[in-house]
Amino acid sequence: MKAISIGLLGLGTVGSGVVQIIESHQDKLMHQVGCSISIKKILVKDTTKERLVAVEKGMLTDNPEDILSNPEIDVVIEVMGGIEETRGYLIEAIKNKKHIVTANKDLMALHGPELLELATDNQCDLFYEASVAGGIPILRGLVDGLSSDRITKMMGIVNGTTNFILTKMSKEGRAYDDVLKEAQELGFAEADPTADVGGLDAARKMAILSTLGFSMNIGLNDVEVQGITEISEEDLRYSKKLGYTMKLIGVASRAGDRVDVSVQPALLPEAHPLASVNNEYNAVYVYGEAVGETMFYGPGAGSLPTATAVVSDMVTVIKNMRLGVNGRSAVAPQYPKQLKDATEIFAKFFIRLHVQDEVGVLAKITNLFAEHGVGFDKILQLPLDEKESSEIVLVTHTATKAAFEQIIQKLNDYNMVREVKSTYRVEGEDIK
Ligand SMILES: NC(=O)C1=CN([C@@H]2O[C@H](COP(=O)(O)OP(=O)(O)OC[C@H]3O[C@@H](n4cnc5c(N)ncnc54)[C@H](OP(=O)(O)O)[C@@H]3O)[C@@H](O)[C@H]2O)C=CC1
Ligand SMILES: N[C@@H](CC=O)C(=O)O
Ligand code: NA
Repeated sequence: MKAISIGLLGLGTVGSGVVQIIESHQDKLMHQVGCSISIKKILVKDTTKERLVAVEKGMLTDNPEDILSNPEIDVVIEVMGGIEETRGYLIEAIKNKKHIVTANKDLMALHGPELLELATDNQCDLFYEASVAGGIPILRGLVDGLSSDRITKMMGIVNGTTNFILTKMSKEGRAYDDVLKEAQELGFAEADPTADVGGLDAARKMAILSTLGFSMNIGLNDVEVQGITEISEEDLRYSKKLGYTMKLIGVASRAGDRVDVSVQPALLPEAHPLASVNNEYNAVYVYGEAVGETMFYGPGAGSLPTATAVVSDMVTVIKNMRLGVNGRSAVAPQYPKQLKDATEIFAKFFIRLHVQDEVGVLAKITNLFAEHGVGFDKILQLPLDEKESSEIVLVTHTATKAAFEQIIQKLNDYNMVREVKSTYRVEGEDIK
């Protein structure tokens, strides 16, 4: 087969890793695909900027047309980020019969179905393994490895930045801002880290995962999202005291034909396999009816790990070129989307509240929970420095989200409750 030419959109953290891997693994890559692979052009914003890897000056361009409409280029690797402009570039590239590999979850969570359909119509491949959990081959795991099973639950630590922050805060007592800065310096965080810490980056990944895992078109708006910015030192201290670890968790579960997908900080029992996933590492726990429990673990962010997934997708594209089967592997979702309502979503809940320290407070609170059919697994009451106040921390037994929301609303209305300080889901104590 003729030598394959690549056009690279972006030469930042991930793009530099892609250049490094294509150069340093050339022998292995040639052996796999049976031809040589070379990067022809690289699109960047600023062609004069100093780069993390050495590239010939003439290779850099700030004109996208040097790649998108360049007849020499076979495969476009998109590692520049962004949504609307990037969508336009990929549409043009596909119309020009170029295969696409992207690491862009922002784009795939919003416009994935449209781009995949266009690629199929043009006999082009579009692969996006790096978009979820960086170097972990989780999309391949779902689409190929578990294709014969029916997935009922996925639970993932899918954002490296927030996992890095929570690990350093809870294990080393470091301050949030300080650790976020380090995550930015290490290249884990997005250019604007708001999407990382606000949970949106994880929500995009969960939308992609659940679309593939449940074979249903799950969009970003179907994912309930809460980030890590409101987590206090007290919450971290209490979760430890009660035997839990706080993680930003994506949860996707299916009961019958109905699903729910959410991202939130949640408490996991210390013995749960996801509780020991630390720093920028990611892991996705997948439960399939036939296979049972599986877990995919590895680096979720960073230059070389993410680039590994990108270059592996490129290898698949070139193998498909050799076999003449490009554009035939994307499978459209099989089922119509059906989302659960709050009466169908079950979890245990952690609640921390400040109350007036007076006779009968605890009894009134326990009665309220009992009225909604919700029992307690754990309960602590401690005096506060503040006059005549105490703090109550409790973990419920499994309850519906609807019952939990009604209880919180009523607690907020009680005079004796000064403030509901925080609430979290407790995950991973029952499987499936
Ligand atoms: N970093 C990570 O660990 C991971 C990142 N991703 C995803 O990979 C993608 C790239 O991330 P990352 O490498 O960290 O990003 P960086 O910000 O490090 O790099 C982006 C690159 O794209 C170029 N670029 C950006 N916008 C434009 C534009 N409008 N026109 C031309 N060039 C442009 C930049 O040029 P210049 O250098 O001149 O500024 C830069 O080289 C994103 O979609 C991200 O979400 C996915 C998994 C992990
Ligand atoms: N900012 C992301 C990068 C990978 O997707 C993260 O922190 O996980
Ligand atoms: Na991946």
